[in-house]
Amino acid sequence: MLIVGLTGGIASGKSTVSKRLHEHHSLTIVDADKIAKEIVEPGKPAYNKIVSHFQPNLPNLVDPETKALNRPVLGKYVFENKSELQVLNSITHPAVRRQMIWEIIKSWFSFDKMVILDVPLLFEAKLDEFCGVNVCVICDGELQLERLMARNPELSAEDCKNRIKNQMSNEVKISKSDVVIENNSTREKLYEEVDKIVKQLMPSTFWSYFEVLIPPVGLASALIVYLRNTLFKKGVSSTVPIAKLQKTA
Ligand SMILES: CC(C)(COP(=O)(O)OP(=O)(O)OC[C@H]1O[C@@H](n2cnc3c(N)ncnc32)[C@H](O)[C@@H]1O)[C@@H](O)C(=O)NCCC(=O)NCCS
Ligand SMILES: Nc1ncnc2c1ncn2[C@@H]1O[C@H](COP(=O)(O)OP(=O)(O)OP(=O)(O)O)[C@@H](O)[C@H]1O
Repeated sequence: MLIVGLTGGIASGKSTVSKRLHEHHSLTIVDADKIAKEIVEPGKPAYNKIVSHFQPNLPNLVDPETKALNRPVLGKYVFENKSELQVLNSITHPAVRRQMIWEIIKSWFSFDKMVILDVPLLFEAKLDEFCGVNVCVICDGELQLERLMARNPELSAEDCKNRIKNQMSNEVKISKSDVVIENNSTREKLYEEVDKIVKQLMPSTFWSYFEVLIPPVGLASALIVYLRNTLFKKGVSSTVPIAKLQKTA
């Protein structure tokens, strides 16, 4: 099974790509934003830690009736305070990572040929280490801000800029990615690019069954990917964006 890490800055188009991959190519999507919401539901360990750390500074952090976190309040606060964002990450990321690994295992036993990890913080949370291929969606800064403001009208322009500012730059993401998708044009153009990439990356059905039915083969192939990523790829700009791959092919 090929594990594909899908990342990109806020509002770059990851969910739009994921939707295409799920609806048109029937691929399983493991959505980190969705998991990150589930692990902070009232009563969960991460919820309790967040409330005890942040409530002293944010009296309206919790909805008095539902007890759910007030996400806009927490979001505004952490994206204005880098150290507090790091605290939130240190509480949420281990739980997100555990749940994602569990979802990958489930997908493996379902004989999936390819699974997509849709993770905004793929490199920061070190989830790229499990991925055979890392794909980054990028778009120009102005377009990113425009799309973010249109999608989240509840956020001010300053809030949007704070969110973008607190993320890894496109340059670094590109340097760590195997494939780069530029999303500066229409959705149709984006879908064309996505379809092309799926065609290039899709492993054979035979190989996927082989890996599950002969577990040592599957484990060896997962280990090779992990070792390659941790020993040889970390922080090194040695990967080739797909645009370059296509030119040299
Ligand atoms: C800060 C929170 C409360 C804001 O919630 P909100 O509902 O407004 O946003 P949502 O969760 O839908 O995220 C929207 C986008 O914000 C960006 N974002 C979210 N968390 C982070 C973060 N820790 N660092 C940088 N960008 C982030 C991503 O691009 C994400 O797609 C929430 O994002 C959160 O709990 N973040 C910490 C967990 C996390 O890192 N999630 C990302 C997946 S690993
Ligand atoms: N090519 C495109 N043309 C026009 N609008 C687009 C295009 N791609 C994405 N959008 C729109 O831009 C917004 C952001 O896209 P999307 O939600 O896919 O980004 P994202 O990377 O998943 O964001 P987040 O990190 O917040 O989850 C959405 O409203 C989406 O419909």
